Amino acid sequence: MDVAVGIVAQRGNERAQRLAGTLLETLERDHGADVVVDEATASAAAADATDETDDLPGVAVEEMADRDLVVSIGGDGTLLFVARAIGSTPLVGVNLGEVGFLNAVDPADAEAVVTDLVTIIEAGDPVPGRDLVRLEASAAGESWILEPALNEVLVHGPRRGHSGGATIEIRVDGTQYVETHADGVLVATPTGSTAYNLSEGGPLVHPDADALVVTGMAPTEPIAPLVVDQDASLSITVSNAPEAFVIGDGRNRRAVEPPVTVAVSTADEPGKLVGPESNVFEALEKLE
Ligand SMILES: NC(=O)c1ccc[n+]([C@@H]2O[C@H](COP(=O)([O-])OP(=O)(O)OC[C@H]3O[C@@H](n4cnc5c(N)ncnc54)[C@H](O)[C@@H]3O)[C@@H](O)[C@H]2O)c1
Ligand SMILES: Nc1ncnc2c1ncn2[C@@H]1O[C@H](COP(=O)(O)OP(=O)(O)OP(=O)(O)O)[C@@H](O)[C@H]1O
Repeated sequence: MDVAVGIVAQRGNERAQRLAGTLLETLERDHGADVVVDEATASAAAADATDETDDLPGVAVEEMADRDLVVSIGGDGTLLFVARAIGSTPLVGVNLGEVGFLNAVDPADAEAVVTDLVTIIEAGDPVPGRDLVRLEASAAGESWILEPALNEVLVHGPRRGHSGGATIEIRVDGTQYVETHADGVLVATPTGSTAYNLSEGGPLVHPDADALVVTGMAPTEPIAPLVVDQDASLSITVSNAPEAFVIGDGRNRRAVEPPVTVAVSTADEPGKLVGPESNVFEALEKLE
């Protein structure tokens, strides 16, 4: 079978775009793979006629959801952006970013890793990888459901900082944990525990732990970060503020009108990261 691959390179990053072109050429030549790149990369290549990535077939990232494999080349932000668009499609991240927690593959190894994955898919063998739990959120009385998030869902008042908070009540399976004034609260997955959660004083959650963590953001009375089961039903009520926001992975944002109760739970479909696994402890050293 012809393996269908999508490649997304970080917008504006020439090195990522060049690597996308090289990968496309190798996969087409050596595997007869059917390869497309994202529209921004295709336009950048077309604009630079002397570039080896001239005339790449470009599609919207959302259209890569039916591919056998999608490769993200960039930093964590680029991988989160791709993951949002493709749902549970197998995704591998090549790290050209500053931190690169989610991107386990060094650019020097990208060709070898991606061709190995394509060979495995061609053979119909199980692709090595991990399911990553994702979070979704909805607000009582509203019809939207926040697109699943790999890192965290944040619920906060009008803005961060002085006089920007709200009264926040957190309930777990219907039982009140705490009610206090705070900038907001975040619910993080193990994947997201190294991101915003960590800077708000939340704990690291090992990737193998089936847990979620609930961390207060600048509460007036300290809230102990709470570890809950991934099946827990979490509800966060925001009141005493003119407006509030529900935000997934820093990008998907919904405005809500307090008083409002936001339910956060795990999504049915996990994200699927394939290829080698990042060493979280090594990656943490980059943050210091
Ligand atoms: N104060 C903070 O620590 C802070 C602030 C904003 C966003 N973030 C994180 O960035 C993510 C993306 O938001 P954005 O697109 O607005 O910002 P962004 O893409 O600019 O990312 C912000 C930083 O968070 C890092 N990051 C992202 N996911 C990570 C993870 N799982 N583990 C460790 N570091 C990670 C990125 O490498 C980057 O350095 C959010 O999900 C949030 O967790 C963190
Ligand atoms: N190919 C692309 N097409 C469209 N938008 C893109 C593309 N690549 C990145 N983006 C946008 O840029 C954002 C991520 O870029 P960002 O500058 O945060 O870089 P990053 O991947 O986190 O790397 P770094 O670690 O260098 O910051 C995504 O959320 C998305 O909005």
